[in-house]
Amino acid sequence: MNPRKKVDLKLIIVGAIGVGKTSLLHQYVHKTFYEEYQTTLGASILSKIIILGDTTLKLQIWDTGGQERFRSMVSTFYKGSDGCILAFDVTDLESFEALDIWRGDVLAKIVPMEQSYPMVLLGNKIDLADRKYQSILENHLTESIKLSPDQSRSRCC
Ligand SMILES: Nc1nc2c(ncn2[C@@H]2O[C@H](COP(=O)(O)OP(=O)(O)OP(=O)(O)O)[C@@H](O)[C@H]2O)c(=O)[nH]1
Ligand SMILES: [Mg+2]
Repeated sequence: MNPRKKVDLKLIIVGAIGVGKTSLLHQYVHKTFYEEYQTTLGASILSKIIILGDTTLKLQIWDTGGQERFRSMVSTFYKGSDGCILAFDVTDLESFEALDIWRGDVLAKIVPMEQSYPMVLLGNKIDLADRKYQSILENHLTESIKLSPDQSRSRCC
């Protein structure tokens, strides 16, 4: 019988302050949701092991703080990452618009420029969203994709 393949992956999550990056990761890794808000100072790392077919994936997920004053500092953690989650709050248009800057920071730091670097767009706090927000965001999303298909090496899911 073939032994399982082992793959280590470094992932990063970025996005504006308070969009829910830490909560989301804690829910994913520890199945715990924290109501109380404690901003992430710099970055912290969470690990999770998942089995995918005959492969054991060891995820090292870097949770970064969204505060403006940490932006330059956290960008030093992007290097060597295998993929990125671009997170925004679906009730906060500014957090969505800010993703262009976050994405630019990430693409500038991931050297050498990998041929394909997966980026996932993640809209959080959908429990708070109403139809108004949904249609505004859908329009923005459609426009962003229309306007910059060749500027981006990212794929939106
Ligand atoms: N209603 C709702 N609240 C959420 C959700 N996710 C996070 N929150 C709340 O939003 C606040 C901020 O969450 P955090 O996870 O700390 O946000 P963050 O993006 O890590 O913030 P920074 O570390 O400062 O960049 C907290 O009070 C959370 O409880 C969600 O899906 N729905
Ligand atoms: Mg945080």
